[in-house]
Amino acid sequence: MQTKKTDTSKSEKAAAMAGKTWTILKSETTAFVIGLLCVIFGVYLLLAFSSFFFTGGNDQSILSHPNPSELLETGNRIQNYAGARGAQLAQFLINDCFGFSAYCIIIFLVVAGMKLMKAYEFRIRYWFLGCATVMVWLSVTLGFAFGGLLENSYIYPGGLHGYNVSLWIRSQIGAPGLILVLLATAILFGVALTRQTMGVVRKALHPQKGNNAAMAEEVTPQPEPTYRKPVVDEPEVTAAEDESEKKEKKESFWKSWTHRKPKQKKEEEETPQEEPEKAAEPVKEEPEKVIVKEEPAPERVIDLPIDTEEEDEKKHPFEVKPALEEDFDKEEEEPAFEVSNDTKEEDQAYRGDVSQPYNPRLDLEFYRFPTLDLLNTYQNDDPDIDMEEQNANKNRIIKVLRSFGIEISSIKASVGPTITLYEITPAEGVRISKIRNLEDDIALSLSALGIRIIAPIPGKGTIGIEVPNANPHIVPMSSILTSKKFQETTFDLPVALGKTITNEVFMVDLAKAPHMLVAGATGQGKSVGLNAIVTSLLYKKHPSELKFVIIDPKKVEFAIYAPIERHFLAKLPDGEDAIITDVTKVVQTLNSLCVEMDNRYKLLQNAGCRNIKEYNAKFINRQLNPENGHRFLPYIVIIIDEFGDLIMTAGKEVELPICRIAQLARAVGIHAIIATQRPTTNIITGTIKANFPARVAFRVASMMDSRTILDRPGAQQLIGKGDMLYLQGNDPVRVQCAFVDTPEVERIAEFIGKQQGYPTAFMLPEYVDENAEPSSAADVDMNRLDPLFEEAARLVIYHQQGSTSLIQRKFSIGYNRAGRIMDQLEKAGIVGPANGSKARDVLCLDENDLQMRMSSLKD
Ligand SMILES: Nc1ncnc2c1ncn2[C@@H]1O[C@H](COP(=O)(O)OP(=O)(O)OP(=O)(O)O)[C@@H](O)[C@H]1O
Repeated sequence: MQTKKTDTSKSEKAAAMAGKTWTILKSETTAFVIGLLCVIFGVYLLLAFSSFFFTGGNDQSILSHPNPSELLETGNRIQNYAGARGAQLAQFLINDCFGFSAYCIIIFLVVAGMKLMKAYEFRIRYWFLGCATVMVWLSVTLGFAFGGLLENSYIYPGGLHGYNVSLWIRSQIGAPGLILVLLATAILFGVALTRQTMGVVRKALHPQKGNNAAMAEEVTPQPEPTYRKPVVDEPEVTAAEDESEKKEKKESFWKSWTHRKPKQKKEEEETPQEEPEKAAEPVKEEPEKVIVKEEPAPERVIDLPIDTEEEDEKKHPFEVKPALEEDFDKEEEEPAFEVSNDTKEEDQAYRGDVSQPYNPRLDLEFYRFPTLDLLNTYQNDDPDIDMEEQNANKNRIIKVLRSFGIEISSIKASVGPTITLYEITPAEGVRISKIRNLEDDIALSLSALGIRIIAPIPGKGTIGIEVPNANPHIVPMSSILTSKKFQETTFDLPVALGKTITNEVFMVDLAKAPHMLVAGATGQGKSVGLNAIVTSLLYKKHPSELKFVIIDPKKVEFAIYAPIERHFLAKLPDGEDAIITDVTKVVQTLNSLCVEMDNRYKLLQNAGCRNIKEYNAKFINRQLNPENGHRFLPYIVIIIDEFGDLIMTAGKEVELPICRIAQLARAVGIHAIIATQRPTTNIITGTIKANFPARVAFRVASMMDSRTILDRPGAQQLIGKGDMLYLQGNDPVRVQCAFVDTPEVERIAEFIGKQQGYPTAFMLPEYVDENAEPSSAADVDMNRLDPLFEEAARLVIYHQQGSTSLIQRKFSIGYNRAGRIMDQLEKAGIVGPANGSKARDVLCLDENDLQMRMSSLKD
């Protein structure tokens, strides 16, 4: 009896405790805290997932042979931004479970968290069902779509779940059956989401019926989301409708919008509306982020057999390869520049002859692009692979690695023009970090010049060893320019640099780069590289679309481009040579380019355009009035060779305008390429580096130089003769620069130079140096009279007014030049000395008087 009593009191106590706990759990504070944790966890997962796409390759190798104690260590080499746990979660949820659709988990966590925190009202059941359905469906779809296509990637777009489920369904009902199942489930889900889906399906099956059905549905007063809000004074209300009916109708309408109230629960279940739709949206977009490389690179890849080891390389069913262009097309951040959208009134109103768009090429309409036969062709363009050499290298690599206790499971060689990349998959249990630590020893043991170890190859769990070929082959410029990739490029400023290690043509869009830094010790291929850049642009651009400003302190390298002055070169109004070799002229030219940049910005602002492309498109469509100063803007590419010499002699005077241009000029189509032999930090300063995101490194003398140019070692190990590393973004790409010889460039320049050109080179605006000493009539050089001198003299005599601004206006020249002409007029005795703010006196009376003075000047 006593025991029974004790038992009862115990169970009562337990019940009371449970009730208390339940109350606490149900309390608002607890819900808020749990909600907050859900949101925070969601954000953490987002970080882990997103980082996984960049760091997963590296982390996978560590996670696939887990050593729990190592993971707990601080130096665990995990690169995921969310740490080791984040990497594990991402690896598990993305690869081992649902692929990209694992993002649905994040969406649901955030939604649930928001709901618990009472920040937003969500119908959590629908979100759960919606997210779960989309996640499973998308995972299977991606598993099916990418299962066979992508191999050897570390990302499984549909996850193992998607892949296995799709495989199983396929085995049961075949691929067409699986497609039908996926289609049917998508439609069913759509119908559950909104009844409008039915209309869409009907319309797809029978367009006419679909319309009718939709119309019929519209007249039926149902609480559909598409139902239009009834207007109070709607005339259709018939007399037969009594007040209660009206009320019911209004209520049913509002129920469809305010479906969160409990009394509308039933209706909600019938018509799950826009919220689950929102849930589906982000995940539906996922596959678009995956870029499947349709045309594999023309790799010359050999799988080299390993005698002693069994190939146990796991064949990954998926591969997510970023297309090459994608890497280099990345939009750089726009410089801070504000352009208001308020197009000037006169421009808005302006509509030229719209039927006939402006053709910038019309001035030189018979211009012929350089032909490919101007370039040299070489016999051994695509040479055979020397299997003996390949096998010898393979055996050496295996032997060296084995001597360090590293076993490998497979080795693959990609034979490039000058380098072969051996891609090694380490045997199970070998950590990549171990190989990385032994990098120097391995390089020493392989002891060939130019060995570079990439551990791991970015995006893969493998290690790369680059070994120079015994018989390197040059990459002729002709082979690049004739390639389909170059011929069909849509880049604005296509720069063909050469071929990658996998024999793929390597191209960059300079318009997006947007400025390039080239470095390399003397004789390593810098000048050839610059010529390759110029040549590829010359083969693609019309003289009206592109101008070069060439700065060549060495005075010899670029003289070969002199013949194209009236087609492609830009210079200062009073500049004699278009190829600038004099340091003072360099400073003036760079400042003048800054003026051009400012002028262009003003034009863009007046036109309400954000960049040169939009602006030129508007101009071509005759939406911009040339009378308001608008003109077609060619791209300007500034090439500066021996930048180091310039900085040494002119210092800040050169650095400041360069930095200004680099910071701002991208949007207005001005791009700079600077080259130096000495990539030291006093030449390539922090500001320069920050503003030149694209870097080209030929072989440099030391590791320090490599660090200065690429922020990492590597360029000191290149083999020279055009072997280079191109960096834009994260990882450098090894490229064999295309070879274009001086006679080839000469032939191209001559071909262009012989054709009809513009009357002069492209005139850059005049730059007025505010700090320069005003010239006095005493030091005016009368032996170098301005070409406009005589005409200006006639003008002032005709107007009897010695005004600089008059000359400036009438001849559309800068103040500086007009001032110089006025000084010459004064020295010739045609006008009197400066007269304060008033115009000068004109001392010459008429034309005859002028003729006499002119003939005495010429004597
Ligand atoms: N892409 C290439 N392919 C094959 N050989 C090349 C390549 N680039 C350069 N070379 C070889 O290297 C030599 C030197 O190249 P280049 O004149 O471009 O060097 P550089 O770096 O400009 O030297 P410097 O700074 O002294 O002018 C060339 O004459 C050529 O023989």
